[in-house]
Amino acid sequence: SVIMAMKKVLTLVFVREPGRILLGMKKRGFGQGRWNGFGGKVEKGESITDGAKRELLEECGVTAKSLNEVGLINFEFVGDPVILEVHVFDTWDYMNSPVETEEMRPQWYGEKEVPFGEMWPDDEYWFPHMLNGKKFEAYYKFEGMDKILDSWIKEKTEQ
Ligand SMILES: Cc1cc(-c2ccco2)c2oc(N)nc2c1
Repeated sequence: SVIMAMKKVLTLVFVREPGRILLGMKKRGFGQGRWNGFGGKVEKGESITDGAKRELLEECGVTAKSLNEVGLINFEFVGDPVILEVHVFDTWDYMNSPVETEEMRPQWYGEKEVPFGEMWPDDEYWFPHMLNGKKFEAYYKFEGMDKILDSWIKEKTEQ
């Protein structure tokens, strides 16, 4: 019989200003020591968008009034049957300045100064699509936390 695919749904939110993007330094847990967007698991009974807004608020105190779908990324790790399905959003319409929490230290970066050397290795593949306002789907197969064995990326024309 076909083994049930195992998926874990996660979110990632990037707060935007013209020419700048907000990143957070992950202070513990999964992805610790890397700059990333804000996000995490979607709880049972919660929509993906509500989960994204909740994690953004919990991790840096910012309330998104609206979110734009930016992309959908599937991540696989060699030897791990669980596929991570990451829904990527950005927001230009939010309340409150970001504050540091136990999880994340927020910092604004110029779009041309994104610190890819201190981020997940997939980011330099798909950030240009996000920064150019193009929706995308992508897939990355990791071996450990630093090596990408396979990948693909495609732009989505609006439905
Ligand atoms: C394997 C992986 C996971 C995540 C992630 C965790 C929570 C939300 O996304 C990533 O985020 C980025 N930028 N690369 C990532 C790779």
